[in-house]
This record gives sequence, structure tokens and C-alpha cells, in this order.
Amino acid sequence: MKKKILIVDDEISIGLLLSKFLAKKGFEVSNVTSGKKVLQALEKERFDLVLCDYRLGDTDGKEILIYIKENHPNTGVIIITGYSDIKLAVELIKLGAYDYIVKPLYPDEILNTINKALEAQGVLKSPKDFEDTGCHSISNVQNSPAYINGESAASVLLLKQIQLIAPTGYTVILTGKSGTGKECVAKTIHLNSSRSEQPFIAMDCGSLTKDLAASEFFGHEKGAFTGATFTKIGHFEQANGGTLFLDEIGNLSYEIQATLLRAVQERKIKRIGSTKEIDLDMRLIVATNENLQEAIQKGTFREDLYHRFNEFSIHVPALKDRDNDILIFAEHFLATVNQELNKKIKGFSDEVKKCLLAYSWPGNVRELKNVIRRIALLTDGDWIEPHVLPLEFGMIDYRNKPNDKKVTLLPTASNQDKSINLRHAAKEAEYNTILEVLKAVNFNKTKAAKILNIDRKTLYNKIKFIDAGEGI
Ligand SMILES: Nc1ncnc2c1ncn2[C@@H]1O[C@H](COP(=O)(O)OP(=O)(O)OP(=O)(O)O)[C@@H](O)[C@H]1O
Repeated sequence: MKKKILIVDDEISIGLLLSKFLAKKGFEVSNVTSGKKVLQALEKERFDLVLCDYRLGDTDGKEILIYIKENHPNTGVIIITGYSDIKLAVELIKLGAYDYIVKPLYPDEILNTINKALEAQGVLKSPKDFEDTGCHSISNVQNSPAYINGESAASVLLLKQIQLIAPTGYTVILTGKSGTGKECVAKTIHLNSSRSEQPFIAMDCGSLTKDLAASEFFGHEKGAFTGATFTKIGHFEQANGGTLFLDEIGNLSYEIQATLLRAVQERKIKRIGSTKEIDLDMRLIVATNENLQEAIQKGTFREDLYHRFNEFSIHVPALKDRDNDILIFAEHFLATVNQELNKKIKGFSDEVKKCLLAYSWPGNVRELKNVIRRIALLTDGDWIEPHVLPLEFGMIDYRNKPNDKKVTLLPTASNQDKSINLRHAAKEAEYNTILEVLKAVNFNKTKAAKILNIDRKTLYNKIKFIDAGEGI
């Protein structure tokens, strides 16, 4: 059956041109020239897709989009805009538009977008579509795990925003709780930009001290200060040509922010101890799990720097807001662990699935990844059963096998060497303490390190250690 498309454009010639082209491509096409006529047309018949010009005499594309999404949710909408306005485009996509096309119109682009919109209709996108739609997975980055998207509305929106912003050179602020995947998103944006062949350099600003900051950002010449025994290339210079990802910018001291602002504004740096200016040509992506607006109000974050960064912002949703994506991520991590540990675990029992879905995941995707690594390691059979779930799942009962007298942290360790068991128990206790503290401080690693009385780097290593599946 032919797919029905309604073209809405008050420029009659453009509408006619488009309808001729689409009719030739096998679509059944109708044309209208005003908002009022759209309503009448939609009352009369069902359309698969509405291709709507943003600016119309009696209304605009946004109004029409809202009307269609409320009254004909199964009809896809593509908006045509006269100028490239990313913010407007994102707003329209958030409101439910499948995509937007910027004039001048190119037949191939229109056809491609229409076909994709029709394919996607009624079906939420699967993670694989990320690659199908021309975005690369990040699996080709050394030491980077593949980027997994989900099917929830929040994940579909996230993917759209990544696809939209990646090819522009915009500086992006990524907000979201710790472990939601901000760095993963930053890498994906980089890999889908024209800089993908150039370096992606990630820098954790949370651990920067005042003394180290300038040298870490801009590098130094040999002999520039006591202890500068070698020339050091800073992160800005390393990222030149590519993308610099600054993580945890909310933790930067006010003084360091001033240094950073100069470099970002002027796009030039000097290594410490050098007079030579180095021109910068790179994209900046920054991330924070702090509320920067609040920090600005409190006077701890510079408003001017914030505006420099905020050419575009993307919120990376918490895992609990990604519905059944939890299971998509879980299956993916299980497949990876199976490979790493040479196991053949088939999947999760229904009970475990329920627990995974019911848990609140304060540590987000990172926590999920760790949990899957741990429970896969503890599983001997084909299926992951509830008794291997960590204590925070409130599954203590499950952890007691029928003949056990006490709750054991590692049920499978009963037949293991006692010393190994103790070591494991110590690691488990350490893991749980770190996790508890992290949760208590909303996963702010700087604060957690202070409470745990270890430096941030040690904490980072321990988290990595856990991340790497060794923290059992
Ligand atoms: N979409 C994703 N696909 C695959 N793995 C992911 C995804 N999102 C997150 N992860 C994994 O979860 C872990 C945490 O992700 P990441 O470091 O990107 O989070 P973050 O938000 O930058 O955390 P933080 O704020 O603490 O730095 C990593 O091991 C990462 O590989």
C-alpha cells in the first residue's frame, strides 16, 4: 500500500515541486498551504507523514506539530525550516518531530529522511540503528567500550541530540549524574564529527589542584619550574585538531576557571615557561554532574565561562529514567563479560530481571556494568540467579542457600581456599563502603575521596578497578 504524505507549505511552487518528486518515488501525496487546511485534511483522512514548512501564514510548524502529536500520534512529522537553527530543531524533536530539514531542499536528503521516518514509525529505535543511521559506534576507539543506546523515549531523544549536534562544531555541555555515560556520549559526538580522525582527549578536572592545573591544561617547557625535568605537552595541545573533553568542570576552582576562560576565549595557549603562542583548533565538550546554574548563583562558577561552554547542552538521563533499557544494557555487559571471562552464561532469570528493573541505580550505567561483572563472575551455571545479586538489592534471603547458616557475601566461595575467601570478603567490604559513600554524596568523587580519607586518584583507581571487574 502506498504511504500517504501531506505536504504543508504556503509557497505553492515549492509544495507542487515536492509533491511531484514524491509522487514519482511512489508516495500518495496531498498538498495544503495553511494551518487551517492541515486540520481539515487530517480530519478527513489518515496520513503516514506530514512534511511541514515551519513558517506559515496563519500559524507555524510547532503549533501544527503539537496538534498532530496530540490528535494523530501515529502520524510522523518532519519540519522544513528556512534557516539552520539547532535550538529550534531540538525543541521540535523534543516535541515529537521525527526530524527537521533545512532549506534549500535536496531531493536525496528529503527522500532519505522520509524513508527513515516511515521505517521508524510506531517502532522505537534499537541500538543497532545508531550505526545504521550513519553514526559510528565507539567500539573503534582503542580501549573504549561500544556505545549502546536504548529504546526508551529518553534514550531515543538522547540519540537524536547526539546525531544533531555531532556534525556541528558547537561546544557542548553534558549534564547528568555520575555514571550516566557522559564521557561515552562525548566520544560518540567526537566520532560522528569531522574531527573523528583526530585525537579525543579526556581530562578529569575534578582532581586538578591549583598548582597542577595550568601545566595539565597547557603544558610546560623543560626547566620552567622546579621539578619540570621534561617538556610536557598539555591536554589542550594534545587535543589540537580533535576534541577536548573536560570532565567534572563543576569542581574547578574559581582561579582555574579564569585561566581556562582565557584559553577558551582566545583559542591560543602558551606552555608554561614559553613565550610562543600556539593556536588552537579544536572542539570542546565539557561535562558536569553539578548544577552549574546553582553554582553561578552561589558564586562558585563563572557565568562568563558557563556561557562560553553552553553553545548547546545535552542532558544524559539517569538509568532509572530509561525504563527497560536497563535490560538492554545488562545483556550487552553480560555478553562482554562472557567474552572476557570465557563464560557461556545464557542470561538472567526472570527474578533477576525483575530485580534489575526495580532497583534505583544511583550509580547509573557504571553501577549496572559493575553489578553485571560481579554477578557474572559469581555465576557457575547457565543463568544468573537472584542469590548472586549484591546486598543493596535487598536480596539477603536469596543469598542464603538452604543449608547456609549465615548470609555469605560470596555464596560460591564456600568450597574455596579460606585465604582467598578473606581477600574477597575484604574487597567486597571495600567495594560496599565506597559505593555507600559515593551514594551519600551523590556520586561526587571529590567529596567521596575526602570522606574516605583517600586522594581522588586512589578513589578513581579503585572505581576503575571495580569497573574492570576485579573488585570482588
Ligand atoms: N551508552 C553506553 N554504552 C555502553 N557503555 C556505557 C554507556 N554509558 C555508560 N557506559 C559505561 O558506563 C561507565 C560509566 O560511563 P561514563 O564514564 O561515560 O560516565 P560519566 O557520566 O562520564 O561518569 P562520571 O560523571 O563519573 O565521569 C563506563 O564504563 C562506560 O563504558
